[in-house]
Amino acid sequence: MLKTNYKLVLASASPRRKELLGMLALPFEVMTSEVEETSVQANTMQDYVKGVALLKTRDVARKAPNATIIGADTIVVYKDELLHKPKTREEAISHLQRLSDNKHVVMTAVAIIEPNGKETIFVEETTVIFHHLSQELIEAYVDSGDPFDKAGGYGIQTVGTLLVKRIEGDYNNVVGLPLAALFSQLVARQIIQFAKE
Ligand SMILES: Cc1cn([C@H]2C[C@H](O)[C@@H](COP(=O)(O)OP(=O)(O)OP(=O)(O)O)O2)c(=O)[nH]c1=O
Repeated sequence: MLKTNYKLVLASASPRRKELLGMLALPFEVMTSEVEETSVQANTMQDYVKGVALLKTRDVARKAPNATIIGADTIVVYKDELLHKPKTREEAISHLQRLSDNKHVVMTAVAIIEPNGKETIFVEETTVIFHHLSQELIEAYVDSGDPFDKAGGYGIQTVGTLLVKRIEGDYNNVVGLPLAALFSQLVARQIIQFAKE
């Protein structure tokens, strides 16, 4: 249904992004970057997440010429605070206590670098509203181990879905890749085309 003229490379170690990009039914390779995400300085959350996505994607683009590279970064923003992937049990508990009975924003920046060096970058935002979470539920969820490799300390696609009352925006964006927005950018830039077969 879709075709591409250049090799596609996903610049991400995230199995969730791999699964989401796989839904386009196009062949692609996975290459990971080794950049230090904390080196990005920015005035807004949107610029920060764009900066990190670009850093990862440019790093892979240097190693993969003649390919179109897609990279992304996801952050969870509660009020003006960035809730990183929790490193400890205490940090995971504290993230979830903040998110309980409140709304927050999940931002994913996607960077596309074409073989001619042209860069496209955009940010998709989804608002997520959490149920009230009892301390008992928070601790049980944290002890399941689910929060630790995830921005904000939860996964909407796993048992963490029980924490979510509703969302406004693209679900896939929360999981780590706004597939519909990415698809329309790839079509607009003629990186992918519809094929008859
Ligand atoms: C909020 C939320 C985040 N996440 C994940 C998506 C991202 O993988 C992760 C945020 O970390 P990222 O740094 O964006 O991505 P990553 O380290 O997993 O992979 P890479 O840098 O190689 O691309 O949190 C979920 O899986 N579910 C959720 O509901």
